[in-house]
Amino acid sequence: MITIENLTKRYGGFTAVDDISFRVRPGSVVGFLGPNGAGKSTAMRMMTGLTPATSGRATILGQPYRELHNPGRQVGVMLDASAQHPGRTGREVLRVAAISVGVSRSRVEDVLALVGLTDEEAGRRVRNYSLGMRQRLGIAAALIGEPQVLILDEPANGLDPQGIHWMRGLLRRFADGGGTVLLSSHLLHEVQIVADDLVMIGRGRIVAMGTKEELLERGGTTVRSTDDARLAALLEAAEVPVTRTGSGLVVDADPRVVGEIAAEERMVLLELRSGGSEGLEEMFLGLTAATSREGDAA
Ligand SMILES: Nc1ncnc2c1ncn2[C@@H]1O[C@H](COP(=O)(O)OP(=O)(O)OP(=O)(O)O)[C@@H](O)[C@H]1O
Repeated sequence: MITIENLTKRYGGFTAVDDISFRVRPGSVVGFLGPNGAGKSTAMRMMTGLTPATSGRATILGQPYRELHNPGRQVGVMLDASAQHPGRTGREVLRVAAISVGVSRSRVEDVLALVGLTDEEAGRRVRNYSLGMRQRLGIAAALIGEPQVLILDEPANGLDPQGIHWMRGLLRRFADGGGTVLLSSHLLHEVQIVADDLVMIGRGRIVAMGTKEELLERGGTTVRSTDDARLAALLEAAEVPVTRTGSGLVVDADPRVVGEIAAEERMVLLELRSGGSEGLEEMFLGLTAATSREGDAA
């Protein structure tokens, strides 16, 4: 549904996006992750024809975005939620969007309901919207043409925890209905729950990608016991690398190995699982630390 092949963007001597390739399958949600300045927005702008690629290509539903027959009805895009006209009401913004993509006015009320903006909120001017309301409006505008594909840049930005929960549900249902979703974030936990696959970038390059399960496995084993200090010592004595986290240990070994070492010493485990958010978070930070542009300034 979305195919990115060797996509590259250079600004003068600076390479913002460096030879990235990946696919987003129909019925799946792909999280496009990277620290600030990694090149996510630039890549999404190239995918949606807003910035020409220096080399490589991006196709959606088999075509470059600009060659799609009716892009508004095929691809829903939200790149900058604050780009909406501040003097218009939310409802007006969506009516203009409905006309431009060629859907009936009744669709405006449908998408308002879908994103949970009330009648009163829809009648307010966008300049008086909170960041979370702007995100909901941006998602409504992306959905208005009943597209098969969604490309959303940092859609969770500014949403409160309930808003993030709501958005996950919306994107999951969209993908479960056969839709294709690519969403970016600089926060792993925002996308980890909803994404099927993850593509991690740093300094314009892909540093890791795969299904969430594959990446979770690479994130090691998370274990908690009634005596983590003793367990850590036992694992280290067995030459198994251990990292202490706030809520237990992340171990660079198979869960079975960890379980067997604990069993030999009759230790009580409270938790034993492959990867886990701590492992993936550490991997994400580790993979991107070396490539974080922000790190340059520090
Ligand atoms: N028009 C441009 N001219 C020169 N450099 C640019 C231009 N647009 C983006 N860049 C640079 O390309 C790099 C990638 O920026 P981009 O906005 O794609 O990152 P991002 O991953 O979306 O980051 P963030 O999470 O901060 O939005 C940055 O260093 C940015 O300064």
